[in-house]
Amino acid sequence: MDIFDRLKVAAAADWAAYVEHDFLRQMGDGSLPQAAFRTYLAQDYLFLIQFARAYALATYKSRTLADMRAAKAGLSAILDLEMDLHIRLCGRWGLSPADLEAAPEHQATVAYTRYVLDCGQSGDLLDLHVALAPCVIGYAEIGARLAAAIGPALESHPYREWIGEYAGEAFQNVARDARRHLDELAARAMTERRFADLAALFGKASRLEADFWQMGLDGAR
Ligand SMILES: Cc1ncc(CO)c(N)n1
Repeated sequence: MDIFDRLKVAAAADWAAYVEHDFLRQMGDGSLPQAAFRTYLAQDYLFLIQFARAYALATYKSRTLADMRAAKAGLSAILDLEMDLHIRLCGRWGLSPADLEAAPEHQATVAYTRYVLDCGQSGDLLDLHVALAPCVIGYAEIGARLAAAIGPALESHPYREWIGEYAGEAFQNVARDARRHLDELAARAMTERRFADLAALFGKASRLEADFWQMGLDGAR
């Protein structure tokens, strides 16, 4: 078991609340109201701006070039890959990148992003990467699972672009590298005494991910 699997097992209930959230069930069967998806995606753009800062913080907290390169890969995945999806989809609804940036942050966005930034500021690089793990590695898992469950019907699925982005090769590769890096970092920096604290941190980040889906659902009410 790598460290990511160990964290998932240790925080199993929080992890399940995140990856089996109603938002994803509805997205998978296509019944997710578009208003929920729009609320989610516009907030996710603001979320990604803060996560880009978290990866910049990871660069700062790095003492080796290998750690800096891993942080740079995370930053680049956000700025050069993920955000294109948000800009393209939101653009169709008449929202420019400037509109998206100017929108107020929802509490769920503030809570999750500032929690992760604080983990990085008050802790070390391993704390920060554990706080980031449900995000990049989690979305790759969610995307792959949805794509596999939908199969060839994905071609005409209402959420095919979002699912295709996270199930796609580029994002899967970023997540695979992030997972490998997390494992190396844990091998270097983790003591067994520390594991419970990291698992608590991972569980909290997973709960904040679940709250983020819920914010989307509540936006459609
Ligand atoms: C809330 C959230 N978690 C994870 C990701 C994956 O980067 C994302 N875009 N948004």
